Amino acid sequence: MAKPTTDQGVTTAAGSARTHAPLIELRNVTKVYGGRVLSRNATVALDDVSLTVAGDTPQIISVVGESGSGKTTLASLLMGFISPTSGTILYQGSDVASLGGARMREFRRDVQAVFQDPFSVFNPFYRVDHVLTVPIAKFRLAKSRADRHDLMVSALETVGLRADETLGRYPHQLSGGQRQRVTVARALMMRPKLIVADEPVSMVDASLRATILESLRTVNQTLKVPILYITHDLGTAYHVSDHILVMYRGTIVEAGDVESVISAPKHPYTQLLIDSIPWPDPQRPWGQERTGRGEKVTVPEDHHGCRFADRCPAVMARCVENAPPPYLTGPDHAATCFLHAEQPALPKERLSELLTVSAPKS
Ligand SMILES: Nc1ncnc2c1ncn2[C@@H]1O[C@H](COP(=O)(O)OP(=O)(O)OP(=O)(O)O)[C@@H](O)[C@H]1O
Repeated sequence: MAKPTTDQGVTTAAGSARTHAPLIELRNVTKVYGGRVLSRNATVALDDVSLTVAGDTPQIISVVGESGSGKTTLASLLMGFISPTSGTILYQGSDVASLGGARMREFRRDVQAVFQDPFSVFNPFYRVDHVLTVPIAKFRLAKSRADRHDLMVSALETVGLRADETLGRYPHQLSGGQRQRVTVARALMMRPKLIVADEPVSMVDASLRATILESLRTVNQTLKVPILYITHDLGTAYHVSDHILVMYRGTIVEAGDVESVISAPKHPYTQLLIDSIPWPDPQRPWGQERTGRGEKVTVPEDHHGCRFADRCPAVMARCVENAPPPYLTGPDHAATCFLHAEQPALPKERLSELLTVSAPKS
């Protein structure tokens, strides 16, 4: 399988070469809220992140991290809802900031969102059909009423809903899980090239989560749509995704094949995340300490090194001097941590190559 690289067919003009460009590319993107980077009220939500979603490999990539790590900011940037403070976001090679009307519509159609709150999408005064018929009309997805009906039925069936039990009802007559699956159906009607699902199951009962995740997986597998699954829940990330990105305070600290990252996490932060979960596996100790003690280091508040240094049990003097690059800890696994400095370093721009089936050459 061809791996995406940052110079693969990228062009800034909306020309024929754009079809070879990755679907979405974040290049050295920083997002600061509340002022400039150095101002007192500023929050650096995303710090120099590069990420490529090729769009031609039907995989599920999870983005995990604790609250405030920048997951939603990353998702909002990818969908063009907010602009970066610095860096560039490209859609098929064109800067999203300069997309014209027709290209912007194409972008809006290609990248679909499934939000955390399944209530927010519905107007309680309209039947459920409304959230499906509006995009059909807006994007001219059907030629006739019969076409429109068929499209809705088939989308609902793909997510495991029966049209006769869904259409014609008001939102309050559906369960939270059914409502969320209608929003997945709405996204897939658009034949998107990417679905960004931001905490899609965090507001529904645990008993319904599996059905929603299953419907996302079905969409991914039957329609070959890549999905970016944003979550703070490592357990569901492990179950649904092929690859995983772990974020900490606006940076990507670990990335790779989900099995490899969860079974053998290399970054002390990921280890902490995983060890704080009571996995149903007696072989996996809970709350263990893996890295051993670090050096006696005073971590100044304004240092420019690793953002995890002040919490890291394995902190070393060099961690507060410089920020580490990602190191390749396996063929499909990298950790942004000096504990692995004997491994080959990977430029951050190439981290996304780990999120495809084959691994990059070091
Ligand atoms: N509109 C905003 N204005 C100011 N600060 C913001 C804004 N949105 C997010 N932030 C801050 O940016 C940082 C990253 O927030 P973000 O919502 O991206 O994190 P998250 O990982 O998605 O968190 P959660 O899991 O709680 O949703 C946080 O410190 C947050 O307080």
